[in-house]
Amino acid sequence: MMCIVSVSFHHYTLCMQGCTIYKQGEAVFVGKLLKGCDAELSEVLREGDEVLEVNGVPVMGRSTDEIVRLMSGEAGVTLAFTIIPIHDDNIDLNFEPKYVRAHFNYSPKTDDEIPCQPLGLRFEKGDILEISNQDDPDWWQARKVFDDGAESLPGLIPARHRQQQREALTRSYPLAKAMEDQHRKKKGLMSRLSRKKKKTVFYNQGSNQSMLAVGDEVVTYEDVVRMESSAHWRRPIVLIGASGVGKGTLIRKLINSDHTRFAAVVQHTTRLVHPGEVNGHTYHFVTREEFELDILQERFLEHEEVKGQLYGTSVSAIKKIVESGRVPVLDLQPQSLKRVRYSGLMPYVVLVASPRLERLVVTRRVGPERPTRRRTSFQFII
Ligand SMILES: Nc1ncnc2c1ncn2[C@@H]1O[C@H](COP(=O)(O)OP(=O)(O)OP(=O)(O)O)[C@@H](O)[C@H]1O
Repeated sequence: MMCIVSVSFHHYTLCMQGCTIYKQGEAVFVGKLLKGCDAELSEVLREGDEVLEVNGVPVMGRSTDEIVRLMSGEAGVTLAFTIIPIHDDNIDLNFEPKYVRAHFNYSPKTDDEIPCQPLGLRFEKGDILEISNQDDPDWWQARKVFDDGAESLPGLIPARHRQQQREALTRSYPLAKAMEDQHRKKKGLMSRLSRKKKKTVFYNQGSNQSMLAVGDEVVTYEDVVRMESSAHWRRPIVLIGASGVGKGTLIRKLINSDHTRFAAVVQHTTRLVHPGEVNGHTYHFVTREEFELDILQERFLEHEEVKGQLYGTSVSAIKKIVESGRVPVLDLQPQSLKRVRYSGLMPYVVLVASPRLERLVVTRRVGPERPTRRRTSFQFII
């Protein structure tokens, strides 16, 4: 089916009003459409549509430059495209944008590999990017979003795996160069020993492995969640620090200072209820099956088994306190910080550092419950 569509263009900062074209032989097709640009907002052009005419002028057989000129004009101009729409039943209309924090600086101007430089999005380390399209394995579409709700025009950025490969290559360059130098030296020696050289193809597994290892560790984009700002949201306070440094003591003091403002997080456990204990107050008492199901569904920030019974701190228990308008205060193991970072809870994390050994010995030694502590037993806290 052939059809004529009209598109009004307003922005002229991106090449071809936010879309690229590509040619297959003589035929011309719509390439990338950047989310939010006029070409995309018009909802009449789609990636892969074949373009036959622009404003009645046939484009088949014309050079890309000529077609770009045909598609340029003054702001507010309406262009008529004659197209053969692409058949694509797999378009995901429910695509939810994803958010990442960039861990590197990127400038399309210095990137020779980007398919269309003016369409590139410049960003800096720390910027938050909203990813609107990941169909292309090498180039994502994204826009910068700012704290005040403002956003940049969309553009192309290197996909995660592509950037990881680049950085892995850069980082392992000294290693790769050393190996190449070694190889050259060997080759020189061989050529001196024998004039009849054999052509050799090198598959250097060692350097490949090292590059992959580096690539796996390279953080390029960190997934982040968008939090709707709310005056009622209470950010939890998470204390971390060595065992015995005083986290529990600080938490108790803080909560006792104002029960209407701070609250302890009630843990889940599989142990039996002791006399006088109230479910949901001392602990959330659950069966082992329920606890294990919660582990599988990743509902715990952390959990452990003590004397055959399970204990865990759940995200829902923390959210319950937040919803009551109070600030949850809890301590976590350092290895749980990654999980809490991606939980959407946005906690303040406080490291409780140990005082000097002399001070620990004096302050922690006396008291009825610890009369015999040795100096060496404090060493591990520091
Ligand atoms: N500032 C302090 N001065 C003197 N004693 C303290 C101080 N802070 C904590 N303590 C004592 O040190 C001991 C350990 O404190 P606490 O249980 O709060 O540590 P913790 O970091 O929560 O340990 P864990 O992670 O093992 O539960 C307790 O006996 C507590 O009374």
